[in-house]
Amino acid sequence: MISEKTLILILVSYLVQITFKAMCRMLMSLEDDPKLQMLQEDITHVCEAMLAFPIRFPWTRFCKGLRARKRIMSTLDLIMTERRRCSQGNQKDFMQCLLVEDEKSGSDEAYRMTDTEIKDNVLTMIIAGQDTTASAITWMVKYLGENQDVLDTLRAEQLHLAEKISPGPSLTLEDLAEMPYASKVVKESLRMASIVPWFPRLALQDCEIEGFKIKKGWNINVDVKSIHLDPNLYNGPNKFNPTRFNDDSKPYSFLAFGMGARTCLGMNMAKAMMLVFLHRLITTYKWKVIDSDSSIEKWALFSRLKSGCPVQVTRIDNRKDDTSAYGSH
Ligand code: HEM
Repeated sequence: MISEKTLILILVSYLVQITFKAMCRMLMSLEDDPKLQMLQEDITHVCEAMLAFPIRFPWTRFCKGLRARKRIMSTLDLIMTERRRCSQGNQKDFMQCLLVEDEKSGSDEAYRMTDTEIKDNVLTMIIAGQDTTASAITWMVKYLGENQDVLDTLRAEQLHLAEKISPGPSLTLEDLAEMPYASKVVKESLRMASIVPWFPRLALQDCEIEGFKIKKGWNINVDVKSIHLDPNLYNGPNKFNPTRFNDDSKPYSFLAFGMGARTCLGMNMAKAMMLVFLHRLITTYKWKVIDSDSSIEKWALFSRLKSGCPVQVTRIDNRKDDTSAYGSH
């Protein structure tokens, strides 16, 4: 029987909302704002348009995406105008940093970002960060549900930490640094899931890599998924084993956030979101993954579970008195 404290939810949909809120807060200090709901709906349209054929009839996904993008840009315009009008310099967020940098660069046009560039950057961040992080957390919860031994070790670490840290709504960066095992769980989940399974590149000049001759102008895909599951790089690559990261990884063997000049800009934020989520989930809820299907959605930008990962979640009232209740089952 399901008690009134128990919820069944499609984890990925719920997580997209959480990550979207976190991103808007970090980027623009937008919280409890009526603009948020419309913004999220429009961003979904933009993401859908990115996968659509570019056919410009008003009813196509592509055109809906273009219209949604215009509305998003108007909303961002409004926010920026409001900030400039009230000279709201007190926010310490991403948008404010871009606006301040822009003013600092003074009249030197070469260093100034146009308003369009600032808005593009904010939108890029949301699109790049929201679905990727939501998918990564979903996979992590699924792997934990399938690996009770890992979950037990993780739970012990997180309960120990919960007793040490001061009670309150927020975890500090110092708290996150006290999660060595959880950090490996995060890393192992990212390795197994390969959220961005390949990166497209264009060869700018003739070159040779490990004996393979590559011509200028060729399109090359870096096959991240195969690298992450290569038995020469990872022992028993299909086993979810966070302790494999006790040792340093071989160079270029962990590419969850890319590598080199185009390394993910939101890497630290993504890791922080994953750790905070883990801590809250483990110390406040018990849960069970209802559908163990591992099929991947074909029509998606990132590696995402087709089922969305339905879970049954029950809130635990008193974490100190009821440690037996924790866990995924
Ligand atoms: C678990 C979550 C995430 C994963 C797995 C991920 C993965 C990646 C990967 C693999 C790349 C490089 C793609 C390439 O080389 O072609 C990338 C780039 C990027 N990511 Fe992330 N990302 C995540 C979260 C985020 C977040 C939260 C943000 C924003 C706050 C973000 C912003 C970006 C941006 C702006 C780029 C482009 C960097 C550039 O081209 O210079 N990502 N991400």
